[in-house]
Amino acid sequence: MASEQQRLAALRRYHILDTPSESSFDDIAQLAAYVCDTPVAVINFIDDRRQWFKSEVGLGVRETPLDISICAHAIRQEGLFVVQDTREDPRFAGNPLITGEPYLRFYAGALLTTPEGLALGTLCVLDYQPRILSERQQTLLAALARQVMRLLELGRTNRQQAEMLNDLDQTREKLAVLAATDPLTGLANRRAFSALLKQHHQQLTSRSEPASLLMIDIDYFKQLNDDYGHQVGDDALLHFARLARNVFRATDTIGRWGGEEFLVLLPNTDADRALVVAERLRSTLASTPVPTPAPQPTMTVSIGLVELSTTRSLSATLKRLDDTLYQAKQGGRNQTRVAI
Ligand SMILES: Nc1nc2c(ncn2[C@@H]2O[C@H](COP(=O)(O)OP(=O)(O)OP(=O)(O)O)[C@@H](O)[C@H]2O)c(=O)[nH]1
Repeated sequence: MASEQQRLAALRRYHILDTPSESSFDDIAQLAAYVCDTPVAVINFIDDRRQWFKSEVGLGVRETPLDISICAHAIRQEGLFVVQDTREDPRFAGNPLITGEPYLRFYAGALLTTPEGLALGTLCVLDYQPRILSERQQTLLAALARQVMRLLELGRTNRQQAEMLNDLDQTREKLAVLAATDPLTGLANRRAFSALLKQHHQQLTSRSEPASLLMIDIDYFKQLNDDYGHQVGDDALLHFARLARNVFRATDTIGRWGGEEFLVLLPNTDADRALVVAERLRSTLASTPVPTPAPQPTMTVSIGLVELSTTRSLSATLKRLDDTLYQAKQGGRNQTRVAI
């Protein structure tokens, strides 16, 4: 025998309590009243302290306390619960719904039973005078109660499907982010950056604003790896990414182009302004040691800078940028060179 806690937990899983009226449930309540020829019909769920009505015909309330609930008795037994005359039944003698308004005299409730056999409530019909239900009416009332449960199951399935679709969307979004992200630094990876750069370059003609591109390469990174180990090398790359994120604006995109080479797209920025930002990054890096266990190495970067132009193809732009970076390396590193 299932416990009351199990029954209430099952009821909660349907998320039906305190939901608004729904015509599909109202139709069943109407049908129950019609089939049984009663003025009152209710789709009723027995909560922990109240009975709550998903749908009601002829009663005018949506819930009542549990201690005056006839349905609370109905769900404690098997099959249809019929009280032909409530005044004759000592269990309901003092019930205010019977002794006072609305003076209920007849009750018949068909159980709303889950597939696991837990009774959540009833589909019940009531009258203001004693009466009996025919076999046929009893059969139909039970059939309508099963339809209420089908609606509940349908609602639950729909909710589960919606949750699954939502999970799927979130997973898809996470995968899209992962596919576009460099796993070590969390920056845009080469593929994502290339796509963005291509798109931005294509839109240059329709934009009146300038845009600049930086190619940043860590100096003597092989030496740093050799001297301090690969792990410190990785820490240095992370350190670079963190500082770069602070220096550039949120509208700028930083991408890891290769091992220790990075590209930054600065929309709405001409070469003069881009140079100021590039130099800020360069000097910040040179004065901020990599936060690893001592000894903490300091690293420098060489930077090439080019302003995007509608008259220069993307590949030509990247070639020019690469050449400019090479000049910065040749010129002694730890410096920014602007393509002319
Ligand atoms: N720790 C670490 N090292 C990397 C990673 N990717 C590339 N590298 C290393 O970066 C180094 C790049 O070396 P080089 O291309 O010779 O450049 P460099 O030593 O920085 O010399 P210059 O650019 O001329 O100043 C190589 O030793 C790579 O193994 C990485 O993800 N983690």
